[in-house]
Amino acid sequence: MEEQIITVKNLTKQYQTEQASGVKEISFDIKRGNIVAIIGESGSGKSTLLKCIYGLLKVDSGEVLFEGKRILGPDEQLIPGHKQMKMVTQDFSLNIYAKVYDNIASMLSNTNVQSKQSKTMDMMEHLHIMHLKDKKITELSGGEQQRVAIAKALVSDTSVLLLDEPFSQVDALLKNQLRADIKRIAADTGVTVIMVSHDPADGLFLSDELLILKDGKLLQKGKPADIYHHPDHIYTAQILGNAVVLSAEDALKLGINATKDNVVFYPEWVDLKSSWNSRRFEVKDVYYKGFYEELLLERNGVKIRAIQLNRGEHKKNDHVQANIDHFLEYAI
Ligand SMILES: Nc1ncnc2c1ncn2[C@@H]1O[C@H](COP(=O)(O)OP(=O)(O)OP(=O)(O)O)[C@@H](O)[C@H]1O
Repeated sequence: MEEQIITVKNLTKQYQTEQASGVKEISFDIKRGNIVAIIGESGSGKSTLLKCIYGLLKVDSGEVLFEGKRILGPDEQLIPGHKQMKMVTQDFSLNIYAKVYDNIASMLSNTNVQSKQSKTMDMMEHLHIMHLKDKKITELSGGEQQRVAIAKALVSDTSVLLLDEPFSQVDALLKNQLRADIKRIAADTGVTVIMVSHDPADGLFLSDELLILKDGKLLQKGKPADIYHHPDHIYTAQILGNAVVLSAEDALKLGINATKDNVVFYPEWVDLKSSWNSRRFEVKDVYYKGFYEELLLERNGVKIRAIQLNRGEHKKNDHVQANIDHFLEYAI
């Protein structure tokens, strides 16, 4: 079987608005069985891209291929969308008056009742929702509804699962569980998952490949760890790791001799030591982050952030030595 399941070629979809919006000249491939996360801030074009992949939007130029065949737009077929793909949106699109079992089974034809029943039960087993079988959708929590929506999307031989902001409705604890579920389901079923999120943690945790979108353009695509450690753009470092960005002038005030316009580093790259020498920073503030603290440090009027794993080791108004031996440089 071909390795690439989806190919996006020079895709442009602009809306008729005063400001440029939508997506512009985007190209990439998606490998069969991969989990791909499209990350970007609000308005960066994530949903537009997902809808174009599914065939819900008429593209201006370029094309999207599914197994080498062009995906038809909404003007080219009676029911928009693609038979082998399913999209789970934030509202889940469930029949709220029907039972969980019936919601999922409704995706299968009645020609073979026994197969319909066993496929539905298998999928419920997979998603750990068997105990909810006879409950109505209105009786379920947001996270439970989400599982039912995913089961419904996957039950009918789906090759590609499209998820639009899949974790927006759930609390932090459930979010971790659902992320792990999606990873397990993808591994078990071999389904290709394309998800859109504004939370970079979703992509870093879940995906085989990460796509960073900004103002409708694809900035970078690659494995999460590669992108995190070698971001092509300052924006990528900022969105993925809340990176510190300094002008070369400010960097020099900290003793960093930069050859380009900007110096960028992640707070965890800053090495802290108790200080008595002249390269010392003052701790201006300490932010509690659970198992670690983030310190706001200042030296010669320049502020940076650093991670402190030993909580309480350096306190507000303390002086510390902060070594920034590893950093990235970018021209404007
Ligand atoms: N139907 C539409 N008509 C006009 N402009 C639109 C339409 N849909 C989206 N846009 C604009 O296109 C840009 C990209 O929107 P899109 O919904 O794809 O972004 P997004 O990254 O998914 O954002 P969010 O995270 O807020 O959902 C935005 O500026 C948005 O206002």
